[in-house]
Amino acid sequence: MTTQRWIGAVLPLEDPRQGLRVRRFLLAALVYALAIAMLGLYVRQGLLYPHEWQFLALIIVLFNGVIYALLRSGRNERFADPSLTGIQMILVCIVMGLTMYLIDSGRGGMLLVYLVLLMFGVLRLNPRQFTAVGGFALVCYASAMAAVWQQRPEAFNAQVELLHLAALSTLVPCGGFFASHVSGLRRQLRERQIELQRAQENVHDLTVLDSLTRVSNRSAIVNFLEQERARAVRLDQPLALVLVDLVRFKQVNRQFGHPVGDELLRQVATQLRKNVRDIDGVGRYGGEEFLLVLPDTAQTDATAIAARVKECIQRVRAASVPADFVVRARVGVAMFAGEENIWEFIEQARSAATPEMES
Ligand SMILES: Nc1nc2c(ncn2[C@@H]2O[C@H](COP(=O)(O)OP(=O)(O)OP(=O)(O)O)[C@@H](O)[C@H]2O)c(=O)[nH]1
Repeated sequence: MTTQRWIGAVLPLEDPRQGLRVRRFLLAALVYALAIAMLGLYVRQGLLYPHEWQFLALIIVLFNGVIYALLRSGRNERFADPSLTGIQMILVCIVMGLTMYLIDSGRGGMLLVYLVLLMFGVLRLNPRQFTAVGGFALVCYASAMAAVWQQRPEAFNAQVELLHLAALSTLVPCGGFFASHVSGLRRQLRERQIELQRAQENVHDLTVLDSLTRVSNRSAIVNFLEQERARAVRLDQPLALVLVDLVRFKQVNRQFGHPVGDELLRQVATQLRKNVRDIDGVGRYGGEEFLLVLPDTAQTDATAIAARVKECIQRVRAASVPADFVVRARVGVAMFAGEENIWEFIEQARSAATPEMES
């Protein structure tokens, strides 16, 4: 097996978010391994029985095995928090309580290792959740000590244990503070991501949309026509092209002013978009010239659309334009014959927009 395949077997490389969760889990598992090794030292020092060490190691392996299986199988996605941080923190508290109960002294050293594991919670939990987990850690520790005090008083040093408990209690609000800071950073990062996404969408709009009419710009509609031409050839489907040219638009501008001309162009574009399907392309090919690219459309349908479009354009109105003023358009329909390139195709549509078709 190559290194890449080994890594792929352990980490879900195909999903970066899952990969990050598993990586974080593996880091925590490493600290657990350290805890097992340290507990081995306790056995050597006679502070823990070998069978108790085996029991703790088994519990740790079991808990981590379950978490890893959940993460690796993707079942973690069914949980409210798919990173399973809260569950992992609760397991740390339980393992910590058990360990503290079983070892006879030197609990401070092991406490440090478990605190490192609890610190992982700072990365994912919000301050409230972290405080709840910290509170649970305190309860586990205090319960373990109460049990030692009752059952093996000789292994209980009240002064030291109170100091441990005090240290643990200090750490909970500190961890809560860090958790709040980290969750603030996470929120900021999310907001920046959303802003970045919006900016990317704007850039995309700027490159493909006509800024005045918000339909496709010239290069986008030409690209679309190219693609649809290729598809029509490949699938042997009909492809219709409608060219809409506003008549005497120069005069409209001169008579009512450029801003009114702009408004009329915007409204014409809106009418064009309304009259075709979502899969059809609508684009501004020139100043007052539009193209409708109609994939998989027969001639009769294309002609009907052209007639409808022409009628709708006549109904376009703008403020400060007399009510009896009618916007007129020449509309030409061309059907793709299978051989011509897109420029020839567009010319066919333009030629079809003959003066006698003027409305
Ligand atoms: N208001 C406005 N006018 C535009 C825009 N782009 C092009 N035009 C105008 O459209 C007019 C096009 O003029 P021509 O190509 O002579 O076309 P026409 O006046 O419609 O004449 P025919 O097509 O022959 O009927 C010009 O006056 C352009 O200034 C625009 O974005 N806004």
